[in-house]
Amino acid sequence: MPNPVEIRTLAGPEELPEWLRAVSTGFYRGPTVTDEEVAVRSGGADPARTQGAYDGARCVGTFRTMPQRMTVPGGAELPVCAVTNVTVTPTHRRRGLLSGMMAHALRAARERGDAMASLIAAEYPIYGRFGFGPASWVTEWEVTVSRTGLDRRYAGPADLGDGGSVEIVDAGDFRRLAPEAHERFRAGAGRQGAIDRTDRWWDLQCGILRFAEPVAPPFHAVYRDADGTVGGAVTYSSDDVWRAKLPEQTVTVADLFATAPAGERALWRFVLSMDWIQRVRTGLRAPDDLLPLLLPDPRAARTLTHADFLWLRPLDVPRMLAARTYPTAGSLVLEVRDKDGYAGGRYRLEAGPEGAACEATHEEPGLSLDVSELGALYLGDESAVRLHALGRVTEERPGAVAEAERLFRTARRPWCPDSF
Ligand SMILES: CC(=O)SCCNC(=O)CCNC(=O)[C@H](O)C(C)(C)COP(=O)(O)OP(=O)(O)OC[C@H]1O[C@@H](n2cnc3c(N)ncnc32)[C@H](O)[C@@H]1OP(=O)(O)O
Repeated sequence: MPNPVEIRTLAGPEELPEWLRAVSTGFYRGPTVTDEEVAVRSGGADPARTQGAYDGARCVGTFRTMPQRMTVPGGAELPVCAVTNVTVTPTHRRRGLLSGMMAHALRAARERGDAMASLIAAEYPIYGRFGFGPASWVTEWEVTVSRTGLDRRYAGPADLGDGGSVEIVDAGDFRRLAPEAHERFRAGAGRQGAIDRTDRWWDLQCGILRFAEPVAPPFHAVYRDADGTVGGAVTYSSDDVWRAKLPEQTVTVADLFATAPAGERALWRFVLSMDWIQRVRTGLRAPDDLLPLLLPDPRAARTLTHADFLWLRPLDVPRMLAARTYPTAGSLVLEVRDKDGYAGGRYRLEAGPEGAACEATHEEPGLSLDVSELGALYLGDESAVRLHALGRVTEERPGAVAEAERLFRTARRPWCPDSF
């Protein structure tokens, strides 16, 4: 008979070293953590929102949440409970430890008033049972620069044609300039899925905080529009591969965002125009990123990865549905099933391009669906028609699926640029 395992919130920061050792074990990073790692990683964890599963004194399960602000279609933002550092030590798996920690976290999130919970799923089959649905997808491309058809005589940052410019800046200037541009980026109407970046996020990105010594620090550049306002930023690194005196370098983009398409085009153009660089890896982008079609030959961008990324778990349906905007006016009654009891019920949505209202109702539903399917539909990526074809939403009134399709889909696909 295995020992009983106790799931509890950490008493305080003094419990973080043992808890971080368990995270390291669960993620196969190593059986121990150094004092330096503990010092850096502890900074991200609020003990009051950190759970451990304890077999005696040994931590064998970990689960942490943090506050997150997420942009929804139309540009408003909602408070979200972001789930991270989920591990169960291999000796203690499939005994319900994740289920126990998830139940505590979702209850706390509902009580706090968070509209949804979010996570990046390590494996697809884990989180659907807890009411999460895949809400945004990502694509990573590798561009073979010589095949793009781009004019290699491009003269560099001053040659963008829109009065804008790209400037390579050091980490200190980037830390000062990029966060404010990112706040404007994520407040855009078509930025659904983008999340806020904390000071700690920027400190890690700029090497002010580090988990380990980098092989080579990354480069940072900003785009300035004709007025000099910073309207985008890129962080990238290069390897140093030569074969028989020929450069074979690959640039990897860690982050690239812009508040407007001109900046986005300029930053891609900059990254693709450097001497020596044979290939550019884009990092995980929205599947409808501008990049491939910026190239005279889009086939120069080969897809390396296409996968689900951000998963959402609705907790407060009226708040979620009223916060976003919709492409057209319309109304829909949804019957939402939630076996865990946080978000289930019947809701009437009055939707429109300028805003929406949503409240509980006793009217007959047009559509019934599981809470995880609502998570998948919410940011506009998933299709109600497709879910209906798969048998995952039920049309209770003729025409309701087509109405949901019209209302929920967005012109541009959602994108969460950050892993967490
Ligand atoms: C947001 C993030 O942090 S993502 C990172 C997730 N962590 C990892 O992938 C690290 C490696 N894996 C692990 O640490 C563990 O296996 C976990 C955390 C995924 C699962 O923890 P467990 O305590 O074993 O899960 P638990 O026992 O509560 O399982 C509940 C149900 O989910 C199922 N399940 C759990 N993990 C998986 C999986 N990886 N694939 C498929 N099903 C799974 C179980 O079979 C069980 O199903 P059942 O109720 O029908 O029997």
